[in-house]
Amino acid sequence: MRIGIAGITGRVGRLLVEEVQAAGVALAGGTTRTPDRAAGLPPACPLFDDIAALAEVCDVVIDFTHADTVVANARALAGTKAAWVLGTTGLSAQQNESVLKAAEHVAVVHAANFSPGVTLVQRLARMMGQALPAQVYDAEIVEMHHRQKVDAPSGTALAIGQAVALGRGVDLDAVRESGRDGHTGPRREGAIGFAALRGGQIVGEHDVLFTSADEQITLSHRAFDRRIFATGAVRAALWVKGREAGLYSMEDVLGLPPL
Ligand SMILES: NC(=O)C1=CN([C@@H]2O[C@H](COP(=O)(O)OP(=O)(O)OC[C@H]3O[C@@H](n4cnc5c(N)ncnc54)[C@H](OP(=O)(O)O)[C@@H]3O)[C@@H](O)[C@H]2O)C=CC1
Ligand SMILES: O=C(O)C1=N[C@H](C(=O)O)C[C@H](O)C1
Repeated sequence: MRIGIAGITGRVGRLLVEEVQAAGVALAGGTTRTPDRAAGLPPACPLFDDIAALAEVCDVVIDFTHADTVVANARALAGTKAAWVLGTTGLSAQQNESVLKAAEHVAVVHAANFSPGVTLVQRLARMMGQALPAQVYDAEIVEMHHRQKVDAPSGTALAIGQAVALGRGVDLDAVRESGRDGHTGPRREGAIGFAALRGGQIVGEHDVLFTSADEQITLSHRAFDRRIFATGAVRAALWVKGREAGLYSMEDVLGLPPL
């Protein structure tokens, strides 16, 4: 088993190096556009500027980079035998489409959040979306992250929103309200609201609130250490090796029964 890391110099990339080694798996190398940022990586770790070249020497590529890489990475990996564990967030509709296309050719595990806890929160959010009528319970999602984060709302917040929308049987894009400001008018019935906060070194905080006139139910998740994403992604990589082409989720990796 050989794992490669796209974005190996990044915050998550560097933790992935440690977690791949801790799992006793061969680290095949990583991609970087800036090899001078490679200080601190294992001395023998091969570096590539091209994900296709990395994929040639891997069974699985774990990719935590930037949304701008996704279309090119999807095309490159579709032409190889390596599976793709994709954690990058902030994807446009077209970038998401390219992930689906790649999954016709290779196995892809795509998750906005590789922590087991968030995977369960998503499932609970879907169940609550189904059980709590939208006419009575207002759903709002609040997230907070470190000041370096470049996309908002977080991929996790959007995935939780998707789960609520799925539970309610609605299209998230049709009911989404993000970043309210100014004379917004009253809250639209059935809206799913998002608020994104940024500051300091917060690893990742997500709350989903269902509020009626009479009660409030809140699901909360706090990531205390970014390592939780790296251990989850390595777990996904070990799980996906040798699987047939298709799009898989962290629910599949954890073996949760279908809802
Ligand atoms: N799914 C999950 O569980 C999680 C997902 N994430 C997501 O993973 C991604 C990476 O997060 P994080 O490690 O914190 O980010 P960093 O910015 O620390 O790392 C990203 C790395 O990607 C590389 N890169 C390649 N192409 C680009 C580009 N076009 N623009 C910017 N960087 C590029 C950079 O390396 P170089 O300069 O060497 O090329 C950079 O070091 C984000 O989308 C984030 O939201 C984060 C945590 C958990
Ligand atoms: O950029 C981050 O840091 C994180 N990104 C992911 C997201 O957008 O949901 C996951 C996690 O919350 C950390």
